[in-house]
Amino acid sequence: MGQHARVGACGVSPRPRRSHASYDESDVRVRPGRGTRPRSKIRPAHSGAVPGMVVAVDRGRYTCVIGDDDQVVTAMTARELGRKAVVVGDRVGLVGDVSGGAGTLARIVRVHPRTSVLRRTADDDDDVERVIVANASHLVIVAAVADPEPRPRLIDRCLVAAFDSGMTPLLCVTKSDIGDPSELVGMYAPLDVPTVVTGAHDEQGIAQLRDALNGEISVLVGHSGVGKSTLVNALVPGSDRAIGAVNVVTGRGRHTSTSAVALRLPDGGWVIDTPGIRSFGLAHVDPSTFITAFADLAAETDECPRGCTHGAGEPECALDDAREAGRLDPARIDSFRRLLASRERQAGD
Ligand SMILES: Nc1nc2c(ncn2[C@@H]2O[C@H](COP(=O)(O)OP(=O)(O)OP(=O)(O)O)[C@@H](O)[C@H]2O)c(=O)[nH]1
Ligand SMILES: [Zn+2]
Repeated sequence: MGQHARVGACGVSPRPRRSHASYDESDVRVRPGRGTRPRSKIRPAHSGAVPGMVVAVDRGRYTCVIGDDDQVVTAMTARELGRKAVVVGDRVGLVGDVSGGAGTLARIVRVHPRTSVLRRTADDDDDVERVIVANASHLVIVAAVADPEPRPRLIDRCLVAAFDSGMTPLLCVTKSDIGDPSELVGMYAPLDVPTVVTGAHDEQGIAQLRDALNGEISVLVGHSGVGKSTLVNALVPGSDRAIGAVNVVTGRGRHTSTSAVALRLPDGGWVIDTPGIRSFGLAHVDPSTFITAFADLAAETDECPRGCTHGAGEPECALDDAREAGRLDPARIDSFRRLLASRERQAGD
């Protein structure tokens, strides 16, 4: 079984709910007909639904591509899909006018089961979780060496989200032309997370990234201004993603990308650019699984007493021994424990 088998194993959730990873025909509510007269002519149309993929979503309008030549079709969701979110990356069935002609509107009547779901909550005590992207295999966590400053705790949160969703993480450190990437790269080296360094006029870095993403469906996430759109423009010539200047005062980008967009890579696969994020809430992830995303720390926890959460208050946690022996970077333990504490506070509220 591949990594995708982990999808849906998102652990304890604060309220019962159905897996988002299981949309299929049986989810479509069909009212029982009164008498013998068929109430709906929708069913026969479904069998002729054209397969497509959602590449952009904007205010209830879904841009989909169909066929080998990526014919672009604008669609709305059919009423029988209910309030279910349809997101970028979803594989859908379309009926109605799928010609893609100006002013035409097709209908999405089916959302195929998802192989992965990238979710976040706005912050850790927000129980409204948003599905950002469906069916992606790789999560590219983009962080700049400087301008804006790297935020390791945001990187750690994205790593947790990657493991939770069964996506393969990749760290992309950008702007190596304006700073030394070695500290950030070194910090994540013990995790064995594939890492690529890019910078202005660095053809080699982009080539490495292109190789890593070739044939895959990859999502770029990161703080606003780290250079995601710049990467997309380099990976997909002619894609023309708007690039925003980083505000020199706040170091923040101008949030030039407003929603996720999927673009086809020239040699196969897709890259999905997402708007810059400031936080990556993990209210939907079981805190006991956080350690999985900290492989460097997890390797040291064999000697922990049974039931050790590895949190700051644990009396005999092996992470403390490893720190004292100099085997672990205190900043890494700190980052993990802060993440854990942010969730414990929530649970204690
Ligand atoms: N020096 C340098 N500047 C870069 C590099 N990559 C991007 N930039 C600049 O950083 C700024 C932000 O780049 P974007 O690509 O818009 O960043 P983004 O991550 O897409 O930002 P949002 O759309 O807000 O999420 C722009 O001024 C880019 O020209 C790089 O490798 N080196
Ligand atoms: Zn422990």
